Amino acid sequence: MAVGSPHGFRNAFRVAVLGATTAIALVAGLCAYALYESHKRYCENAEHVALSLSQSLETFLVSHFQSIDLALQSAGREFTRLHAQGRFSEAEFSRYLISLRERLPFAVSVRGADHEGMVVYGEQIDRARLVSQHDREFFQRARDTGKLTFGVPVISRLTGEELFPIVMPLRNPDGSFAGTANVNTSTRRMQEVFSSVRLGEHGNVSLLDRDRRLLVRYPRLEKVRIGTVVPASSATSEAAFSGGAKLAVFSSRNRLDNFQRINVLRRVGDYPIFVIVGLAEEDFLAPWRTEVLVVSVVFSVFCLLTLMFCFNIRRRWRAEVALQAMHASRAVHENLRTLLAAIPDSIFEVGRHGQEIALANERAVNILPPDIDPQGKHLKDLLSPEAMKVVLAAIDQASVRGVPVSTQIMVPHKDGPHWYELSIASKDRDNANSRLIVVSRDITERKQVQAQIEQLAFSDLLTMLPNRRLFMDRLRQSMASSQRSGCHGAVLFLDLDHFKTVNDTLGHQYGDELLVQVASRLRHIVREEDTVARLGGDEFVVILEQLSASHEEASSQAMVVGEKIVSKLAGDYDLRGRHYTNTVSVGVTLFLGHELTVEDLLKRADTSMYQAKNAGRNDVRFFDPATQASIEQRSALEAELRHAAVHQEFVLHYQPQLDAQGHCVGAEALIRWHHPKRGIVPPMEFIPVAEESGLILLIGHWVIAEACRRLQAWATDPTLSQLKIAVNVSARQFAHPNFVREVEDLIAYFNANPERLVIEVTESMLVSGEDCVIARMNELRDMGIGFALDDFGTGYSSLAYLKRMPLSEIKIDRSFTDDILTDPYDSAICNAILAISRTMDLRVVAEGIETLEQWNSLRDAGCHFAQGYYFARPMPEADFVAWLMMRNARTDHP
Ligand SMILES: Nc1nc2c(ncn2[C@@H]2O[C@H](COP(=O)(O)O[C@H]3[C@@H](O)[C@H](n4cnc5c(=O)[nH]c(N)nc54)O[C@@H]3COP(=O)(O)O)[C@@H](O)[C@H]2O)c(=O)[nH]1
Repeated sequence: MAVGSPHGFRNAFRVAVLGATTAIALVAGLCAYALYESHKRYCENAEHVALSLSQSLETFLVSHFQSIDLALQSAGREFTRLHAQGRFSEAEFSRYLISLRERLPFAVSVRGADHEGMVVYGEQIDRARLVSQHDREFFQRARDTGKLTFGVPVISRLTGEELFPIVMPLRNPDGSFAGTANVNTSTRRMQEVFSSVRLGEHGNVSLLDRDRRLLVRYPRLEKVRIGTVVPASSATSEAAFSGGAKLAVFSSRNRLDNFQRINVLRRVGDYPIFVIVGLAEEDFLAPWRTEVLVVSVVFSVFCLLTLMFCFNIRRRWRAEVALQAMHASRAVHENLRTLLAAIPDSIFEVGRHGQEIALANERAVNILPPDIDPQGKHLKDLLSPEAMKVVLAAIDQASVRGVPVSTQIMVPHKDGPHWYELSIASKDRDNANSRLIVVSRDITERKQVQAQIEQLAFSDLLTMLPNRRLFMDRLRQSMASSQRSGCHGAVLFLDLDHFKTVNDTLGHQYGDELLVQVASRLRHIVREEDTVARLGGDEFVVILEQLSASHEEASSQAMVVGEKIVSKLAGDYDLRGRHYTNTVSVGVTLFLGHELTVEDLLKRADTSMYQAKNAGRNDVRFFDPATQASIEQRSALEAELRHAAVHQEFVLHYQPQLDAQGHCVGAEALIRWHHPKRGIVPPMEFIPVAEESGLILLIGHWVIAEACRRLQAWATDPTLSQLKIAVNVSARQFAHPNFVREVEDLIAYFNANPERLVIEVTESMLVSGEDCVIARMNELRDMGIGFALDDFGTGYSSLAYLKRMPLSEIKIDRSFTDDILTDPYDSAICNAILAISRTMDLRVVAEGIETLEQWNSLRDAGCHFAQGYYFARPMPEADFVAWLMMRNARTDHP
């Protein structure tokens, strides 16, 4: 980061402050350490000086006291000797004492006293005016101890001078006390000696005796009397006084002059006298104090310079910050201006009541007419009362809650209504008169898209009709409206007939096209206010509203619409160039208010639609509870059938097919359902359900597989190997794109002979895509598989189909066989079929032969093959084989 940036400066300032603080602390530490060391040195030095001075003084004093001691000892000896020799005279002894004084430079006088203390010996003794020292403490102590005594200085009664007496007791030759000899030293002279020592201005020297009585002090303190007991200043000094130590160094503060001193106490030789040299800190630390002062000044200057340095950086940083803030503020302002200009929304300010509009960006206020300058105007003069109400409510909320509030308003424009989303925020929440910022966005397009999305959500995308969701909603509304008005409504449920076949055979795009066309027609059939919806697949519903209050009338009104729908939707459609004929089944149910739920209503309409389907399709049916029950039954059957398909509850029964000579040439495989509860269920009860539900694909596959398995099993048995098996295939199964592949795979898998397999087809298969069906038949025929046309004569029986389909045989339907003996028409039809098949070289199998007469009649007419109860009913495979064995064993078979 550049130092020139505010960040850079701020960091530099921080570093400087840190560095300065560290430097100051370091220098302070160094100074303190230096001063401490210096202080220690000065103290040690002072101690050395004091030691040395005390040493000198001790030397001096020892010498002085020894001189006096020796002089006094010799005076004592002279006194005793003179008395012993009988030569003693006061004059003689006085002269001797005077002679001693000359040997003692510091002695002021040498005198003597008799045993009563009268000073009678020494110089200048005036017998007329003798003084006594009997009351003096030093006299008494010398007398009592008999030893050399150092007295407390006293004022001389002879000279008036302060004298320090050192006293020796005098003894008679018999040893008795005879008086004292005194050497008196002038305290003044001693002070002069002490003053010669370099003690400094506030240093001192004191002389104390063993009892800590002050004997001499320099300098003299008026407040302190000579002879005062000086308190022990320290343990070391106390030890010295009590006789242990000869030397003590201690520091103490003198309570009288209040000076702190380093003291050295020494005992003067072996005498009970102590000299104390005290050097005052005031003196010996004076240079140190100067040093402290100098160091302090230097340190202060250093600190000052350092702080100035830091402040300089700080000042520069602040200046830089201010400069950059100014630049930033300018940039922000510029950005904001650009931003506001770039925002497609209108941004403006208003007062709490919508007054004094002020533009924030250069855009016109989009909610206002473009030809009006809104600056300074009031919103209420420019907006509709409804929009104003919405805006004021949002302003109030934004002001009270202090958070931006969004709202939407609609403003009429020349090109239609425009929608605006307003986001309103108070500039200063706490201020009741605060103005508000309004951001206004044109959301018309969004609204339109939203509407489209909603429409898509509620529409069926193929037909653009309302979807199931919207239908349910509309139905609820219709029921509510019916509840209010007392009028009936109706739900019509439509299902296109055979729509699945269109999808399966033509393809989904054709199916879709059909649905679109049906939807279009349907919309035109009903009134504008009625609802047409697609529920899904080919199911449509119509809600009819405002029918009669009378049930009968409403029924006939609904019936009219239902029939109109059936007739208008039925008929021809052009599906992308392909022609298709459509029919529709319609179920109708009425409703009045909320008697039934929406779901129940729909169920009823659906049920009645199935009723219409069951009645042959292309019809209208009203809801009937019996139909409902049968539909429920059917749906239960479907569920069971699904279970059966998965759990293989099916079995094939075989009905023999015989030739004119009565030989069995094959069998028709007919499915049976081994229902776990109902026993054997015939195909007519479940095949239609299987076809509608699509389960026929699964079941049909199983049938062909089972037939192939049988062919494979029979192939090795000479009795059975020549037999053909005919299987029934439903139109839906055959139309499945994989059908051919599946058959091929099954034949290959079971290694079945395809020439032994016959597929029974019906004419109805061709309805939904003749070309495709025929192409598939050809593919299968090419594999060797034969085709029988089942139920011939019951349908269209188009001869053109016969020509195009690769058939190997035709089956005459049971309905013709039944009455061949009694009904000349049926007989004629049978003859015609036989004639055609002869022409086209097709085998003919007569179905449903129940009597010998029927068979004889048909055989005589040229029919080659027969099948029917007369010969045998459909039976399980084992029974069939047994039947065949038995029949082959007989020679009298028909
Ligand atoms: N898609 C499939 N359809 C099948 C399959 N198996 C059977 N079916 C179809 O079911 C229909 C009814 O069959 P079913 O009940 O088995 O009846 C068959 C015969 O039992 C019956 N028949 C035969 N001879 C007589 C007789 O002398 N009298 C009499 N009253 N009925 C007789 O006819 C039915 C066979 O008809 P058809 O198929 O037309 O040859 C039926 O339509 C079957 O097609 C299957 O596996 N798949």
